[in-house]
Amino acid sequence: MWRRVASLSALISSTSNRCFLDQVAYRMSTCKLFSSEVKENPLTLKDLFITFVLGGPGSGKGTQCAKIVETFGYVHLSAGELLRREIASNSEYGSMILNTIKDGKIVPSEMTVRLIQKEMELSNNHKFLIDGFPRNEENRIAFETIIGADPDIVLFFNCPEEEMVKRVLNRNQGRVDDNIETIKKRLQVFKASNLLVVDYYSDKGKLFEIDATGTEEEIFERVRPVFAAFQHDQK
Ligand SMILES: Nc1ncnc2c1ncn2[C@@H]1O[C@H](COP(=O)(O)OP(=O)(O)OP(=O)(O)O)[C@@H](O)[C@H]1O
Ligand SMILES: Nc1ccn([C@@H]2O[C@H](COP(=O)(O)O)[C@@H](O)[C@H]2O)c(=O)n1
Ligand SMILES: [Mg+2]
Repeated sequence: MWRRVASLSALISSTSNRCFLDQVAYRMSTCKLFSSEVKENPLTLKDLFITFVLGGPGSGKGTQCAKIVETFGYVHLSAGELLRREIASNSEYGSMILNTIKDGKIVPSEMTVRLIQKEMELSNNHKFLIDGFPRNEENRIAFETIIGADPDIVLFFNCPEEEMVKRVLNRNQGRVDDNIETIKKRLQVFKASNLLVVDYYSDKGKLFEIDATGTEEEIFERVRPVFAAFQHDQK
């Protein structure tokens, strides 16, 4: 289905062939000052290593991100979690976000991108896992426009629908969207919108598709080599 998914061997050969200076030149060409705030050592876009983490509801994105953070020292930003925090903070947008989440739909992109941007600017790290984002083309374009950056790589956790439903219904974290009615809507949105974005990054050769079945540990052993291969690529 994902015709142009980058394989690990393609990744290794492309990273070893790609000259460091080419990468710097590419990043400089897309570079804007990351923050308008005056900091002593402001991060610029060329310093960042951005990974988008995609997959259906319950495919295990959050679980695997925790392992990547522990092993490779990334900052984990879950778009859904940032939106839930916004609701909990009694923001003026809280009820709109809550209703959207209950309905399994996608919150207007500028809101989500601004929340991600704020967290990135507050961080002293430069390696980010952006989990559950972009969920649709509007999300993707808003990130490119507001942040002025593209992801370096994109992970896609591919999991059978039945298994995703089982995992979500067993999650037990009190989420308003972990019920069968909302899960059905989220799965529809996933198929109608998220997969277009997956295809987009596949066509760009940035996609790493991970089989998200099996135990958490088995899945992480499929994820590990992707990040291990990129360790030397990061500033
Ligand atoms: N490989 C696995 N096998 C069984 N259960 C798993 C596995 N990985 C994660 N889980 C469990 O499945 C549930 C969903 O996982 P997780 O929250 O990581 O998914 P997610 O992709 O972040 O979902 P969402 O998009 O809804 O936030 C959690 O309760 C988690 O503990
Ligand atoms: N880019 C995003 C991400 C999430 N949402 C909304 O939050 C819900 C939960 O997201 P999880 O990643 O934690 O599953 C999701 O169903 C959306 O309603 C969003 O709007 N935009
Ligand atoms: Mg999650």
